Amino acid sequence: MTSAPNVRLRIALAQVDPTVGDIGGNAAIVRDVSRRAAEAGAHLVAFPEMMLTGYPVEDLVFRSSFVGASTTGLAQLATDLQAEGLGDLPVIVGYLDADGPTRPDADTVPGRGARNACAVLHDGRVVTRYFKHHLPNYGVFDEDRYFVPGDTLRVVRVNADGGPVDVALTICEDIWQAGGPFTAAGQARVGLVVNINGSPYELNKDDVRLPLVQRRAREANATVAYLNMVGAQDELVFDGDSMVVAPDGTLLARAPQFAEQLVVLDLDLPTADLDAPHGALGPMRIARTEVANRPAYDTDRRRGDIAERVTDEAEIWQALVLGLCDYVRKNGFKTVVLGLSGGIDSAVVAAIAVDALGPERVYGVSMPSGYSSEHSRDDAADLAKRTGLNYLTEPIEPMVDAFLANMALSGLAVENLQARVRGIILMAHSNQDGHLVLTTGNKSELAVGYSTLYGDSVGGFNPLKDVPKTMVWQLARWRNADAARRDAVPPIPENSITKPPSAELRPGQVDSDSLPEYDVLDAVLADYVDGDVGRDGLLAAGHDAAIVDRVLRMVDLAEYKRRQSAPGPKISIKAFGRDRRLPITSRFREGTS
Ligand SMILES: Nc1ncnc2c1ncn2[C@@H]1O[C@H](COP(=O)(O)OP(=O)(O)OC[C@H]2O[C@@H]([n+]3cccc(C(=O)O)c3)[C@H](O)[C@@H]2O)[C@@H](O)[C@H]1O
Ligand SMILES: Nc1ncnc2c1ncn2[C@@H]1O[C@H](COP(=O)(O)OP(=O)(O)OP(=O)(O)O)[C@@H](O)[C@H]1O
Ligand SMILES: NC(=O)CC[C@H](N)C(=O)O
Repeated sequence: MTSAPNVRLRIALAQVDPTVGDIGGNAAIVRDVSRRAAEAGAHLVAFPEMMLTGYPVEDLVFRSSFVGASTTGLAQLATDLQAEGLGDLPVIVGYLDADGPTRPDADTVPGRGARNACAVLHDGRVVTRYFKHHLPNYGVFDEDRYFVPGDTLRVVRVNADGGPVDVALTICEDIWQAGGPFTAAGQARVGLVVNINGSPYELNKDDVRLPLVQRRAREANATVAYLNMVGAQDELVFDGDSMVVAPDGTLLARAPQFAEQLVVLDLDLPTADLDAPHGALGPMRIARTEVANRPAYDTDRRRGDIAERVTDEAEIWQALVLGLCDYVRKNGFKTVVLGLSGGIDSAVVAAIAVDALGPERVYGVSMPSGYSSEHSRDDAADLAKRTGLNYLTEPIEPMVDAFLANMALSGLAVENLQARVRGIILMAHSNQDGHLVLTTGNKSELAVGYSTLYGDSVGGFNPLKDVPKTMVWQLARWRNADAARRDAVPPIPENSITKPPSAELRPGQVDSDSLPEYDVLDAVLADYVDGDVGRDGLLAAGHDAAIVDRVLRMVDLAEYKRRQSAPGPKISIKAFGRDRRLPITSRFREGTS
């Protein structure tokens, strides 16, 4: 049993945005935010999973040069913190470590290899290292490919106001599974478990996190400080949502999603039990370290802020904005360019880009053909006016005609030629002026292959890649209503929201010529793609058999297009890409075997 609370610990949780591979820049963030934590009187500051290297680092783990840069960077960080007068503040920081060969083809040593690690830096040195115990190996995670699990819980005895308190270290997936580190933390009778995360966003994951942290707090009979990174890395968006939960499940503080924040909170914790066990016990060995640290503080910070939850649309919008913003920034682009058709997809991508970068950094190109309706040109121009983005017009007819004068093309080849000429124009602007080309295809189109390869699918990043078409409309309506609430100009022309979707590649073409209505299509896709439900299950769920057969065939045959597609932010439980890995060459057809 834990004793009565009689120690007060001021904890600082740094919800920050590291960049993969930027060890110097990430260390600078740690130094800067540690200073702020020290100035706020913290006894302890924590940084996210793999803070020093960024997360996930993928196959960089296999390079000893990269592992060396991480471990050297960690030692340097400890020295620098000390030199900057911050040596007495214990700093918990995630990094990449190795105690054996990291390449799978090297002579492996059982139980040794690369480690997803966290260290406590104090007095200019690394005082203890914890190796993540539970390694996630599903969805977007491949940690069994890279890391060897740790088997020892590290407990740090920290001097707080009123006496010492025991703090256990854990990393991300450690909190998602019962048993292991949290059970060991309970047996070690710690007062606080710190859990540092690189937990990617998906819709409604925040609703799962709070009860999860509450369960583990009860399991460990300890306060739990859950810290997640914020920012984006390729397809992943980290939403923050850091929180502190008391042993009885009471939520003490919660940071907002999608924003950097330093959470500083006073915790009433039990004094360290000087007879608490160590050594081999329960699921993990328990090893203890002690640090003497900073003096007390004066103000009272026992009441933490609890950030309000937002609507699904607001949450997704922020994820897409952050996903694009960080991709652009971290890859060194200043500007983006996209084709504006007057349709809903390009309008929503443009509005996301303007929110992420500001209108002066967004270039929209109208590329009318002989089939482009007057309203699509007007709607594109209206969007440009509403958002203030840079607007260009490049009629494609002369270029298409030049092809047709030199090649005998007809039917689909001519339709796709128009989309490809547009792709060439966008890439030409990209090459000329250094813009990143944004692709506009939504998840429904990607699912069924409704796009032209090397045409409208051209581009380096696709904000809507994981957004079904029905959600694209919902987002447009939400974004306009949100603007209206703030007395701002709604960015998306009403006409782009209400008109029937059309590729305008031949006279009178509408998407419903080739596809089921989007609400019907999206319902099948949610079950087939996101849910991995087979044909029988889809029929049992009430989907129409003819539509199921048509959709499944389209989805299966479009794998080759998806494999060549640009990355885009994951917002669902299963995004195309590493979340859903299927063979291109496959003769398996649902319902025929
Ligand atoms: N397994 C495989 N592995 C590698 N490549 C494969 C392949 N199967 C076909 N291919 C290649 O792919 C080519 C066919 O793909 P592609 O050239 O793209 O052409 P395709 O998919 O046949 O046609 C494009 C479709 O997308 C529609 N579209 C286009 C543009 C915009 C929109 C919109 O509303 O957003 C819709 C358009 O109306 C049409 O229905 C074949 O010629 C073949 O070379
Ligand atoms: N006339 C055009 N001018 C500029 N870009 C275009 C034009 N037509 C198509 N595009 C580009 O190609 C993408 C695919 O557009 P298309 O109209 O074929 O279908 P869509 O999926 O309904 O997209 P949207 O809703 O943006 O129209 C557009 O989002 C846009 O980026
Ligand atoms: N980095 C991790 O261990 C993340 C895994 C965890 N299940 C999450 O998504 O939050």
